[in-house]
Amino acid sequence: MLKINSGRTLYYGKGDVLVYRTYAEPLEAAPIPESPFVGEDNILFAHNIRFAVSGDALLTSFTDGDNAQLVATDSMKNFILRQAATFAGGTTEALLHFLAVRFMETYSHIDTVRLSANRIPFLPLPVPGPGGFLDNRLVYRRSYNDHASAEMKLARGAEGYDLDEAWSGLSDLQLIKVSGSSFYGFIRDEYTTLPDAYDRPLFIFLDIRWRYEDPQDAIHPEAGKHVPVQQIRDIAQNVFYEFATPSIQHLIWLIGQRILIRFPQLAEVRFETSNRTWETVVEPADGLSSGVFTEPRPPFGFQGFSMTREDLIAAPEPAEGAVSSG
Ligand SMILES: O=c1[nH]c(=O)c2[nH]c(=O)[nH]c2[nH]1
Repeated sequence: MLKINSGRTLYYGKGDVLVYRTYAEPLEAAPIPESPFVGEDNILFAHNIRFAVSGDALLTSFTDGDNAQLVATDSMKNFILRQAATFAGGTTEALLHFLAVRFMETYSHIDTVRLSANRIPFLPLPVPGPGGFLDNRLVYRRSYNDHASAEMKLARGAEGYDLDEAWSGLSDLQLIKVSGSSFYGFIRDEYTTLPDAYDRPLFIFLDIRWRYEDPQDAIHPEAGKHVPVQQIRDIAQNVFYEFATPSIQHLIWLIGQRILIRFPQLAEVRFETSNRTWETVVEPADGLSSGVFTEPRPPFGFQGFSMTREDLIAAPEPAEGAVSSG
C-alpha cells in the first residue's frame, strides 16, 4: 500500500484566512531597559492565517480521487473563524496552537497540522483625558508596519500532540539610521566599484525569528516567559541607535546578543535582513548636516544569520564614535 511517511510531501489547506477577533485576553509583560512596552489590551486581535493539514488517510484523495476523508478547505476556513470565538488566550502562538489542537481533536484522521500567522496590527490612538492624553479603547489605526508572526507544526503523538518547529517572529521591520553607519575595508579588486562609506544613511529591512528552549513558554504567557514582539522590536531599534556599526552583518550580531541576554528562555534567534541603503544625491557636508537621498535601485543585498545561546559573549559596550548620545 502507498504511504505518505516515506518522505512524500502531502498537504493541503487554506491561506489568507483573515480572523479579526475582538476582546482577546490582555497581555502583560515585565519591562526591559530597551522598551517601555508592558502589555497590550488585545481589544483587536487580528491575524492572517495559513493552515495546512496532512495525514495518511488523505493519500487516496490524491491517488484515487476519493474525497471521503477530505475536509473542504472552505470548511477549514469556517472552522478557524468559528473556533477563534472561543479562544481564551492572547498571543499569536497560543492561537495557532489552539486551532491546530482543536482541528485534530475534531478530525481524528488528520495527523499533522502546519500553520502560520501574520498579526495584522491596529494601533491605539491617544485622546485627551482628565490627566493628559490616554489611549482610547474604541478607535484604532490600521498599521502596515512591522508585526508579529508565528509558525509551528503540531503532530499527533503517543500522548497528546507534539509541538515542533515552533518559531515566533517579528516581520517587516524597516529601520533607517541617518548617520553613524559605515561600510569600508571590504575586498577591493577589479570587480569593486562601491566606494568606501564612512557614514551612510543605512536603511534596512529585518525579519527576526526566535525559538524558545521550551516552546510551551510561547503558548502560556501566564507563566511569565512569553517574549513580546514589541520588546524584540525595541531591542533592534535601540541597538541600532546605540552602536556605530561597520556592516549589517555586525549589527545583527549585536541585536542577537542583546535579545539572548534579555531573554534567557530563548534558545535561538534568526535574522533575515535586506540592505536598502539610500542612494546619495546631494552629499551632506558631515554626518549631521543636510543631504538629499533617494530610493536605492535593485538588486538588493541580504544577510541571513542564526545565533544560539552558545554564541553569547559578554555584553558589548557601545562603540567609540557612536552617533547616538543617549
Ligand atoms: O552592511 C553591508 N554589508 C555588505 O555585505 C554589503 N555589501 C555592499 O555592497 N554593501 C554592504 N553593506
